[in-house]
Amino acid sequence: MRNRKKLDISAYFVVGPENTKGRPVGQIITDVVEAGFTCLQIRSKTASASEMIELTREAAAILAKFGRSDQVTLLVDDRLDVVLAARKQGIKVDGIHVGQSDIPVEVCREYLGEDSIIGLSARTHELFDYIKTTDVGQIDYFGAGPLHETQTKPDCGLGPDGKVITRSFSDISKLARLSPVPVVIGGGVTLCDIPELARTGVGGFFVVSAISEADDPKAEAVKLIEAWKANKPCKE
Ligand SMILES: Cc1ncc(COP(=O)(O)OP(=O)(O)O)c(N)n1
Ligand SMILES: Cc1nc(C(=O)O)sc1CCOP(=O)(O)O
Ligand SMILES: [Mg+2]
Repeated sequence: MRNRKKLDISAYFVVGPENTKGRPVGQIITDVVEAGFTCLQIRSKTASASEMIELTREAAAILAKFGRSDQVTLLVDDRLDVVLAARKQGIKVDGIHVGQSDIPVEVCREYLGEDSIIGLSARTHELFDYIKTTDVGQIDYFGAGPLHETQTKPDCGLGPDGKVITRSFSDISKLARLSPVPVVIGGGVTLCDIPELARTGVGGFFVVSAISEADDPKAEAVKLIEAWKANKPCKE
């Protein structure tokens, strides 16, 4: 399994069948792998466990075909059962991403083992408290957001008054500075956000729709990576 020290969350693609406008998930995963994305997460709120296992199998096979299994981290969102079942079937899946109301990270760690990757998410302001009060030794990275309101996850950042609270670049910089583990930022992220996000010092960005809904997902994936590396203003 993955050496936890090798984790690269700089360009992180999250996807499920509900995000691709009816196009095959495998084709879009192929596009992002060819473009050079470093992390993949299979996330679906509609797929069954067996569909999730098949998607994970397909993603792992694509990574193997391109010789990227040891460089690109493959994770599953929420579903510890899916990760365990996939591994039992010999699929190389590196770990899991969970949120505050999902299976606790300690349980994930116990079942997945020391070398697995475990990501944890929370709203950015909650992470400030979390960092102060919790032993983050079980976690490999934090996923935080949303940078912008997003239709992909309309409930994210929802405050008690029903309004979405988004995160400023200055909050994100502070989080990057204080967090003992790398931070990846998502939620409505598009090409134009990348240069400023790169300047905050976070470990990377995560996207769904910027790629999964693009007319040309591969071209979009390439542009996102180039922008992250170049730190230049965007030209859309
Ligand atoms: C990299 C990354 N960051 C945050 C999330 C959101 O996780 P969660 O809050 O558990 O919400 P769902 O994705 O489960 O709806 C994520 N999936 N990935
Ligand atoms: C899965 C997820 N988590 C978020 C968070 O802020 O925790 S935002 C998000 C969805 C991101 O999709 P898109 O790139 O299409 O906006
Ligand atoms: Mg979750």
